[in-house]
This record gives sequence, structure tokens and C-alpha cells, in this order.
Amino acid sequence: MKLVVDENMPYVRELFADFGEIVAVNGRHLSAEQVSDADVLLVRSVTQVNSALLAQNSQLKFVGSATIGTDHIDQDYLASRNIPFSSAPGCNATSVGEYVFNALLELAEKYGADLHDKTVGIVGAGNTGSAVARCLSAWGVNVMLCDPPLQRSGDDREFFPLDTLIAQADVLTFHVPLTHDGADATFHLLDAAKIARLKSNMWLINACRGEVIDNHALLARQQTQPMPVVLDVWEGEPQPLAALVPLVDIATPHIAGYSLEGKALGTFMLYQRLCELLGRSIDKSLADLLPKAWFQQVNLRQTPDQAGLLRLCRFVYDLRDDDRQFRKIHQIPDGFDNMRKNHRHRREFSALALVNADGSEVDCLTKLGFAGVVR
Ligand SMILES: NC(=O)c1ccc[n+]([C@@H]2O[C@H](COP(=O)([O-])OP(=O)(O)OC[C@H]3O[C@@H](n4cnc5c(N)ncnc54)[C@H](O)[C@@H]3O)[C@@H](O)[C@H]2O)c1
Ligand SMILES: O=C(O)[C@H](O)[C@H](O)COP(=O)(O)O
Repeated sequence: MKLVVDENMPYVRELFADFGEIVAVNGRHLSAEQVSDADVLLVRSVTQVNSALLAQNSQLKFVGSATIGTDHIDQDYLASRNIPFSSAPGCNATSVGEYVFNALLELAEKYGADLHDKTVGIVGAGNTGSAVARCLSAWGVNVMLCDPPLQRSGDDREFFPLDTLIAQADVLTFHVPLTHDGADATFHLLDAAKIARLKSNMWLINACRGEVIDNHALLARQQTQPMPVVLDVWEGEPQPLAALVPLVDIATPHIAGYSLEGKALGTFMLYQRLCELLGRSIDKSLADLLPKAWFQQVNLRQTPDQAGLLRLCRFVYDLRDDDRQFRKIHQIPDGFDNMRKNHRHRREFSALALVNADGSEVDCLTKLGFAGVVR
């Protein structure tokens, strides 16, 4: 069996070597010829999987994407050819939640704000949006959710229209899939008209797909009436709108989901699915593959205040490093993809055990996802 796999997929050899020959490829530039004799194709979000890519292949038995997003996959085409497909829903949701939480702490420090005074509007309350909400609620920050499809499905959380979030929230953070059709289409969900209505002191975050926000309209807004903005995703990746980069507060190359845990779980979920499809037993475990973090333990004397929490979060992942590097490389050819390829996978909060001096549990930190008290 031949498995063509994206080269940026951690643990793919450890998990799939028993299945057959593994050929690692650059997912962005994958050609129809390279996949013509693949039995299994494992991709990430940079590979467009469609009739053009698969036209020369008549033996494909499985396509997997180790990502949450699926906008790069023509699922109708795969279904028309009876090729099973799986993605990895939720795999890096915790990573995105922690990225957004870190970003909010950074903005709070920069603008001298207390997050407890802010209401964060979360657009899209699925896996990543809920992970953001969990972090914020653990820290006692008020959230408002907007998710019309979930609201219609009877989800019993309280939801608000996007217009209400725009009018009432202090922060807007986007966590929707990129879709082009139907009443809930998200392409340019935040369009020029809505961008014009955002208050100047509103904070705007996009960690889902670049095309959800009209980047040219956002550029025009930042040039005239700037507001604090965090962008992890960009229209036109891997070439973001160069003029927009200096006008945002935190700029990163689509790495909100790049925790080691999140990326590894994406690969692992595909391993589980392929085992099921082929009737093989699942004899490997993710826990055995993940290394221990170098910073196993931190001793706390007291529950941190916001500044202390920021220091703790930076200890796990210092978002400013990625921001600084991104500003240097985003205009270099292949800079965006190279930074992603060579990204030092950060660990999630759960990799860090906290020990309280008096042995008691720091409840909010435990809820934030830190591993808690180790005795
Ligand atoms: N930056 C990154 O590294 C990164 C990482 C993971 C996921 N993502 C992106 O984030 C997206 C969301 O991920 P998720 O795990 O939360 O997905 P999910 O499917 O669990 O949740 C998405 C939610 O958005 C809602 N939604 C759809 N259309 C909407 C609209 N018009 N308005 C409001 N809500 C709407 C859906 O009902 C759903 O509940 C993914 O599709 C992916 O594109 C980015
Ligand atoms: O949809 C996702 O899961 C994320 O956007 C994912 O982390 C993107 O990373 P990539 O697949 O481009 O490596």
C-alpha cells in the first residue's frame, strides 16, 4: 500500500509505517502525478483535494485531512467516487482557544485593560469557539455567543445575532468554517459594511479562515480609523496583504492550531479512522508518542493576577516570538510556509503541572487547562 502524506504531519511514520510505503510530500505543491498511484492520501489544509488532483488516480481508498477545516476538500467529488474521507474535528481546538486567550492577555497588557471589564463576542461556538469560551469563563470573563446554525439546532446556550455582538461586545473573535453558500455563508462574513460599524476601541481577532474577514476593507479601516486587531489567518495565504501586517497588533502565519498536542491528535485521528476502515486493531496510543514537556512544573505562591497569568502563559507559549518572526518573513518568497514548516510546536497548558505552595488547587488555572496540583 502506498501512502502519500503531507510532510508537516507529526508522528505520521510512527503511526502509519505498518500500513505500507510512506511518501512525504510538500502539500502546497502536490501534483496529480504524485498522487496517481496512492492508496491513501493524508493532507493538511494547504492541499486542494479535488478532481484536478485525483483525476489520474483510480485506486485511492482513503483521503484524510489532519485538520479541523475542510474547505480545501471537495467532499462531493470524493463521495461521487466512493472514496472515504475523514477530517479531524476538534483536534486542535484547545490550541486555538489558548492562542486566543494568550492574544487577549497580550492586548490587555498593551492597552492597560482588565479582561474582566470586557465582553468577548465569539462568532462560531463549535469546538474552537467553545475552547475560547472555556478559557475566558475560567478566568471570569464575560462572553456572548453567536452561532445561528447551533441556535437552530436547539443548543441550550444563549446566542445573539452578529449585529448584537457588533453593537454590544468589546471583542469580536471569529471561529466559523469558511463556506460560500446558503444563509450562513461565512465568506466575508465581516464585510466592509460591518467593519465600518465596529467601534474604534473594539478588539478584533480572526483565527479561523482569512476569507471570513474582507482584508482589503480591514486595511482601509486600519489606515483611517485603526482598532486593535489580531490576525492568525489571512486572505490569500500564503501571501497575506503586505500592507495590512504592520497595521495589526499581533500577526501570525496560521499557527493558532499548531500545538504539538493539536497537530499530533490530527494525525492520530486519521490513524484511528484508517484502522477502522481496514479492520485493523488500534494498537498505538498518542500518550506514548507525546514527549514530556521540558517545563514540567511551576510552583506558585498565590493565585496570579492578570499580569502574573500573562507571565505564566508566556512561559508555555510566548506569542510575541511568532509575531516578531512573522513580521520579518512574511514578504520573503515561501516565508509564510517555511515559518509554518519549521514552527516549534508549542505545548498546551495541560503540559504544565502547577504546584501550589500550600498544596491547594488554583481552581481558575485548573479550569484554564493547566494540569493542576501535583503532590
Ligand atoms: N487558525 C487555525 O490554526 C485554525 C485551527 C483550527 C480551526 N480553524 C478554522 O476554524 C474553523 C472553526 O473550527 P471549529 O473547530 O470551531 O469548527 P466547528 O465545526 O466545531 O464549529 C464551527 C461553528 O461555526 C458555526 N457557524 C457556521 N456558520 C456560521 C455563521 N455564519 N455565523 C456564526 N456561526 C456559524 C457552526 O454552526 C459551528 O458551530 C474551522 O473550520 C477552520 O477553518 C483554524
Ligand atoms: O483547520 C485546521 O485544523 C487548521 O487551520 C490547521 O491547523 C491548519 O494547519 P495546516 O493544515 O495548514 O498545517
